[in-house]
Amino acid sequence: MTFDFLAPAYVWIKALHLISVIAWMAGLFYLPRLYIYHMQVAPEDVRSQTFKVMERRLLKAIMNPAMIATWIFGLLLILTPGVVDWKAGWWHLKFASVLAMSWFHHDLAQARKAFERDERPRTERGWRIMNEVPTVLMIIIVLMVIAKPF
Ligand code: HEM
Repeated sequence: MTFDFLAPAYVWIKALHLISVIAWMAGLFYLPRLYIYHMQVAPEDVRSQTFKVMERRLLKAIMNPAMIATWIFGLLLILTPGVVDWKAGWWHLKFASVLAMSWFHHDLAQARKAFERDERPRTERGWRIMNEVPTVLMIIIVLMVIAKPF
């Protein structure tokens, strides 16, 4: 099956890919930060309810649709003839980092359900460490797709 029809749309698909990436990353940076603040209030505190609403809306209204859109436009780019050189090492490291980013999203979604049940998944220090994960992955991904060092 040929996907030649995607070639004229390449720049538009790439633009939509990056718009979705930005929205997804905004949530991936902010949700662990909300969890750090949420850890600092007791379950019976009224502020805990406010955090639950903020976390649910951020995940469901922004992060889930943005992740799905990033994947759809990213996969369309893969299918566009001549875009991905499968022999290049950078592509494999980008793809591994994207899988890790998706795992991180899944982990945050599981934690949101736990916070909703008034549980406290991880320690505050654990969330501070987790908070750095998307930054490191984002730096790796951008260096790979832009500099293509190997
Ligand atoms: C979710 C799965 C993803 C897939 C399948 C995917 C796939 C792709 C593909 C095939 C390209 C075109 C590469 C080229 O034109 O040389 C691309 C471009 C790009 N991707 Fe992704 N990507 C994904 C997620 C991400 C994420 C999470 C980020 C950033 C954190 C990202 C950042 C970029 C950037 C900056 C470009 C533009 C590179 C250029 O200017 O050529 N992508 N992506």
